[in-house]
Amino acid sequence: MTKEEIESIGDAHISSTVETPLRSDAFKKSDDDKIESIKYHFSEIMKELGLDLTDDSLSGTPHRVAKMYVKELFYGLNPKNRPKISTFDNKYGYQKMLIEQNINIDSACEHHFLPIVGTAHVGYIPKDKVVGLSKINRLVDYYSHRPQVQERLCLQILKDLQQTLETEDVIVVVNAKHLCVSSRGIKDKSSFTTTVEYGGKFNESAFRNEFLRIIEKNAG
Ligand SMILES: Nc1nc2c(ncn2[C@@H]2O[C@H](COP(=O)(O)OP(=O)(O)OP(=O)(O)O)[C@@H](O)[C@H]2O)c(=O)[nH]1
Ligand SMILES: [Zn+2]
Repeated sequence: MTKEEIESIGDAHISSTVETPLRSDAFKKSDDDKIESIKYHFSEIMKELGLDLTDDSLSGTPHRVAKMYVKELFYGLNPKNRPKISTFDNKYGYQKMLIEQNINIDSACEHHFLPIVGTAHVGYIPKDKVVGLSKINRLVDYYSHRPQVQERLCLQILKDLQQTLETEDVIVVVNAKHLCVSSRGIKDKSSFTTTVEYGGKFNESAFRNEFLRIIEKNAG
C-alpha cells in the first residue's frame, strides 16, 4: 500500500465505529504547513488574552505550541506515524495469556485539550502469531497521542491488536486521570477513570478474572 493510500484511509483498518473523526482533507497539508497555520492562530489566541508577543519569552510560544501539537502531542492523528508492528510465528506454541502491564498513557482530552495521564494493561492469548513486546507499548503511545476520550482510546488499542494478532482474544484496561476533572471544573484530585474492553475468550469470566487478578496483584 502506498503512503498516500494509507493516509487516505485514516483508521479504516481497525473499524469505522472507533475511528477518530477526521476531516476528509486531514492529510492534504504537510506538517510544516500545519505548523505555520497553527502558529498564526495560536498567536491570535495569545493576543486576545492580552499577551505581548514582542516579549522575548513569549515570542517563540506560538511556534513552540504549533510544533508540539503536530509533531508531539497529536502525532498519532496521522496514520503514517502508526508504528510498524513486527509479529513472529508462534513456533513454541505458547497458548496461555501474555500481559504487558503498566504501559504509560500520555493523552489529551478532546473536550478541553488537557492531559489524560495513566496506565494501560494489555493481555492477549496468541494463536499463530506473537508480537514484539515493545510494539504493544508503541501502539498504546500512538493511539494516545490524539485528542481522545478514554472509551475510544481503549477500543482503538483493542481493535488494532485483534486485527494485527489475528485473534479476538485481547483485553485492554486503561486507568487514567483527566486533568479536565482534577484541575478545572469540579477539581476532583483523587478520582480516576477505568475503562475495560475485551473480546473472544475474555468474554468468559475465568479468563477475564485471571487477567484482572494478575494486574491487581502487581499494582501493589
Ligand atoms: N465519557 C468521557 N467523558 C469525558 C472524557 N474526558 C472528559 N470527559 C467529560 O466530557 C464532559 C464535557 O462536558 P461539558 O458539559 O460539555 O463540558 P464542561 O462544561 O467543561 O463540563 P465540566 O467538566 O463538568 O465543567 C465533561 O463531563 C468531562 O468530564 C472521556 O474520556 N470520556
Ligand atoms: Zn476534558
